[in-house]
Amino acid sequence: MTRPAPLALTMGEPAGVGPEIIAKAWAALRPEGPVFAVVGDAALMRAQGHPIQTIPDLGMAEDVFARAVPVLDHPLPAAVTPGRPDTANAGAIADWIEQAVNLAMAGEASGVVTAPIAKAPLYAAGFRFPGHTEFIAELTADQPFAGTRGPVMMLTAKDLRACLVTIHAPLAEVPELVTAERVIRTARVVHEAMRRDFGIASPRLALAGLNPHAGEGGSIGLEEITVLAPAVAQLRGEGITITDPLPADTLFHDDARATYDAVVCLYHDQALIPVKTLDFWGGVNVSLGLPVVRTSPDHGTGFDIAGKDVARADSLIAALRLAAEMAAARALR
Ligand SMILES: NC(=O)c1ccc[n+]([C@@H]2O[C@H](COP(=O)([O-])OP(=O)(O)OC[C@H]3O[C@@H](n4cnc5c(N)ncnc54)[C@H](O)[C@@H]3O)[C@@H](O)[C@H]2O)c1
Ligand SMILES: N[C@H](C(=O)O)[C@H](O)COP(=O)(O)O
Repeated sequence: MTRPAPLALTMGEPAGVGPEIIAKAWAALRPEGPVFAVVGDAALMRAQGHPIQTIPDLGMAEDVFARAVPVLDHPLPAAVTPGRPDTANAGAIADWIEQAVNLAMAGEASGVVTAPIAKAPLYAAGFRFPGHTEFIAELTADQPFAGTRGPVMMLTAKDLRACLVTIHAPLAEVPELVTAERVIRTARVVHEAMRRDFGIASPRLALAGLNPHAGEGGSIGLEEITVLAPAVAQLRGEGITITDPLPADTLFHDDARATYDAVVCLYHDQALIPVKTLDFWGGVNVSLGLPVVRTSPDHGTGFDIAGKDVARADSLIAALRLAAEMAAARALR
């Protein structure tokens, strides 16, 4: 049986916790894998005292992984001060993501895992995407993909998979953005991803309502009646198992979570608060509906603790393991 290709792990914001959690993840995964190679700045990892070895290509990753962190070296232009991002490095950070995605599209990497980036400094340097999710969707737009194309952001922790109809939208804009078309496309992507990436043959989807008490029959808002119900009818007509729009406040307790495989949420915090509350340290951010597997830790750059060697690698380890599992599920199809 051929061994899976290594994962490509981007370093993320170099002034954040990325370099140190990468070293900690490697120490934890070194015995059993999954094997990964870092796309980033080797000198920075070395300067922080992490055991690294540069490699010319991913083919060398497995041999090196047993004794050091394999690094595909793409040096930064500007010096790094932990906790203080420099917009001069924004281009390199974006290039690392592109390099990793290209390796996955070429089949040299089995998937992409991205250490956290900080959005504000990238935006200041002209980065025109809301985050990794949309950037990777753009990078893979011309890559063949059988099924409904995303991207759909999913956060997962323990038995909860929470998927987003809208992502980094101001709350005031959410009601207008939650259209039947967006709900239908999101649910199609989620349904197909549960089958393709998670091996769930007959996915059960739940749908969160927008308003308190899911609109209380129209007395606390009409979106459940005018937008969500027609979307549900269309999806059920396509054979997708999905609930009526349900009150979000009773969707996430233990017994409720047992009734579905994934929940479609309508806005960022409706999905991320329960996931990060359930297991902040083990949560994983997953991009669904793309030609490449991509996961990321559920946390950010941790500028307040970067460089202090206190950052936990749990979420990155979970992201690496989940990416390997998803890649294996895809390889079986
Ligand atoms: N996957 C990603 O790329 C990703 C995810 C979330 C946020 N972000 C970005 O990160 C930046 C900072 O975001 P934020 O401050 O909202 O969230 P954050 O997750 O960076 O920090 C929130 C709190 O959690 C702590 N924390 C974070 N990671 C930790 C770890 N591994 N170990 C121990 N403690 C940890 C931090 O010290 C901080 O107190 C923003 O620019 C945001 O957009 C990126
Ligand atoms: N909302 C995401 C989270 O909290 O994990 C985060 O902003 C990352 O988004 P991208 O993966 O699109 O960069």
